[in-house]
Parts: sequence; C-alpha cells; structure tokens
Amino acid sequence: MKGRTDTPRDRGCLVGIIFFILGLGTLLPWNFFMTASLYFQGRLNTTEWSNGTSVVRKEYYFNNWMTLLSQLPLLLFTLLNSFLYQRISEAMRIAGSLVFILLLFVLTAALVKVPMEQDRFFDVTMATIWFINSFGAVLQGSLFGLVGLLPQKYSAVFMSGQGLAGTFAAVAMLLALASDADSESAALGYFVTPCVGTLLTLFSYLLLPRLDFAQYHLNKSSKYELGATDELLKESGAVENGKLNGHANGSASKGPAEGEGEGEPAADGTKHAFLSLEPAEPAQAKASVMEVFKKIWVMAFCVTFVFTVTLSVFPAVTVDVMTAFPGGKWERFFISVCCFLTFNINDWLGRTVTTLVRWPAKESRLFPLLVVSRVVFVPLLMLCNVQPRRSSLPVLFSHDAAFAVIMTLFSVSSGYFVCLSMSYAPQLVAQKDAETAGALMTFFLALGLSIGAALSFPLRTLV
Ligand SMILES: O=c1[nH]cnc2c1ncn2[C@@H]1O[C@H](CO)[C@@H](O)[C@H]1O
Repeated sequence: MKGRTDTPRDRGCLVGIIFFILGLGTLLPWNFFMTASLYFQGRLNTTEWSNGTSVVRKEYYFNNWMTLLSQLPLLLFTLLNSFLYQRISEAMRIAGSLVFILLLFVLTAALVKVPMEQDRFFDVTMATIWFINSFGAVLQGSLFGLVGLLPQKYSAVFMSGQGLAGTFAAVAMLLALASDADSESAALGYFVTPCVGTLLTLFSYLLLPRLDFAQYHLNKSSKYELGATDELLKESGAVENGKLNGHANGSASKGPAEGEGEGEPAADGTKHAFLSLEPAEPAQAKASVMEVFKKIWVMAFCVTFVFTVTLSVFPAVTVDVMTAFPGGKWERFFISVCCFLTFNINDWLGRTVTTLVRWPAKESRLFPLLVVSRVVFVPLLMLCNVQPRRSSLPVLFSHDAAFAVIMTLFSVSSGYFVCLSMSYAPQLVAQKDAETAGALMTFFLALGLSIGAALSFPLRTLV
C-alpha cells in the first residue's frame, strides 16, 4: 500500500472490528467488577458482635460507596482528559490505562484467595474502584476522541462494542446463578475474564498503527492527500444517492457542507488543507474546549439527559421488581433475565441499529424532544411491581410481560439515543476539533451517569 495516493479502504472491516473490541474492552472490566458485588458484600458482612442485648453487624454501605467512588473519578478524569489530552501522547493514555486496569484486575483476582481483615479489605477494594474508574475514564475519553476522527459509523460500532460488554456481564451473572457456583469461584470468573479481555483489547489497539485505513484518518499522513478527496467523500457517506449531505463543517472525513467547493473555507471559517488539492498546510490551531462546547451543546445535553433518565431507575429501582409468579424456579432468574439481560441486550440492539438508521438528523429539533420524552419511563417503571413499597403509589403493571415490554422500550431508546448523540457530536465541528468533541462528550456522558445515579436514591424511596 505504501506510496498510494488514493484512499485506503477498511479491508476486511479490520478497523471496524478493532474499534468494536476497544468498545467492549472499555466497559467489560467495570461491568464484571460490579456484577461481583455479592462477593464483596459477602466478605464484608461476616463479623458480628454483641452489644449486650443484640447482635450487631458493621454496615459498610458498600453499594453507596461503590457508586460514589466510581462516579467521582469518572467525572474528574473525563473532564481533565478533555482539557489535557494533547499533553500526553494518545498511545500512553490508551495503552497505559489498559495496562493499569489489567494490573488492578490481577490484584483483585489474587485477593479472592487472600484472607484479610474486613476494614483493610474494604479500603483496598475502594481504592481499586477509584483507580479502575480513573484509568477507565482516561481510556474512554481518549477512545471517543479517536473514534470521532473516523467516519461516523465507527462511533456506532465502538458504542455497540460497549453495549455488548453489559450483555456479557448479564450472561455471566445468569451462568453463575444457573451453575450454583459459590461466590468465590464466581468472583474469580468475574475478575479473570476482564484480564483476558483487557489483554485482547491492548493487542487490538497495538494493531491499529499497522492498518492503512486507520493511519489515514487518525494521523492524516500527507502521503494520501493528493487526489484523495472524491473517494474520501464516498467513504465517509458524504455522497449518498448522488447528492451531498449537508454537513455543518468541511472536514475531510465528513465531507464539505452543502454548497461548499472543495478546499474552500468551511462553514466555520476554517479551511481544511485535507480537502484541498494543494500541498498540505501547516496544522491549524485547535479551537478551545469552550468553542467546541458551543457547537455541540445540544448533543452534550442529549447524552447527559438520556443517561440521567436511564440511571435514575436502572438498576436501583428495576432491580426490586418482583415477579407475579413467585415460588418457582423462575423467581430466582427473574431479575437477571427481565432486568439485566433485557436491558443490556436491548441497549446493545439500540446502539447497533444506529449503524444503519440515523433518525432524526443531527440538526433536527425532534432529536432533543424525543430524548426529553424518555422521561415517561421513570413513572412507568415506578408503577411496575417494585417491592417493598414505601409509598401509596399503586402497582399498575404487575405482570412480568408488562415489565419486560417497558424495559425493552426503555433500553432500546437509551442505547439508540446515546449512540446517536455520541456519534453526531464530532460531526458538528471541524475535523481538527473532532477529538476534543469526542473527549468532551465523554465527560457529559459521565455527568449523565452521575446525575442519574444520584437521583436513583431518592427515586427508590418515592416508590
Ligand atoms: O463508563 C461508562 N461509559 C459509558 N457507558 C456506561 C458507563 N457505565 C455505564 N454505562 C452505560 O450505562 C448504561 C447502564 O448501565 C448502559 O448503557 C451502559 O453501557
């Protein structure tokens, strides 16, 4: 391929497959870690002592601390990454984070077999949670930045990989239940699988520089510049059905805005050397984070809002729904199937569909409107058979099937709109700022997760 002047193709969809694995690899470790929460609580709830009249257990509030110490570093480091990503090389941020996450999981797996005093075990676990999420934040922010430089469908592929991570965790949970595994063996499975997954992710990432298609988009190596324009436009989907799609910028991988000539100033006033047939111009200064935010704020709002709604009821409220058919084997599997598996499969489906369907368009007012209307799922899920109930709120949807249908719509729409918001944002800025847009959107994604998780505590008490 060396010396070619035309656009390289994603041969064998290798770059697509790698970004799918990178998506999977960013969320698999943390999803598996959370699934092991019974193991952690089991190890923390063994000491009992008597205060004379009754037996007292030390309460660690494990789930509350886990939520706090996972959300804080996620917020902090996705924000820091948006501002500072240019100061540390991308390879260092991505490969470095993966290596540290791998080491943290090796440590957590090893600790399964090491007896430890409870207070110390709690401290070590909380420190692990903090660091896994700090490195996870840098990893995600960097990868969302990177994938923003590629044609839009790669963002959808990356997010589809992320969605599959949740499905794997839900299947692992079911397997552990069905096999009657003790909590120690189950925990080992939950910690060793992410080790293998992270290694695979690291190798996939290291493969990227060897693929021409990835290099072309990620490094903008000048060797492809001349004569690449037409093919590039087709590649990016900018030329569809023989007409140009209206893009708000003139960036290379996304095609110029309607009516713009090649190499002419883009809508944002910048000129993209990449599109011109003249020799490459020196790299242009990137816009500030604030300038980028002004262009993508609608998408930033959308991703925050979707996750706020999703996390405010899932899993805190939905996990307490009871089956209408108690007493049998089904009761044991009900939550894993109707809550976790249903959510994760449909979340994944919703994300994956966006590789084919992208409606409403990124400029459409309908888009934020639909996102906001998802709020109806909050009362709908609260009116399911959540038990125990502390309020006089009636149970309107007591049947398992009703709950499953509401969960399905809730999760498909969550995956669909999150994925569209994340993949639209880099399309709204110039190519040179796509990485900043991706990194900044990751912060808003994390913000949505945090607000949602915070709201879930009062919402559960309202039922
Ligand atoms: O760190 C994260 N980055 C991106 N998405 C996440 C993260 N944590 C959770 N979710 C997403 O939140 C929903 C409910 O769990 C799922 O869609 C999951 O993929």
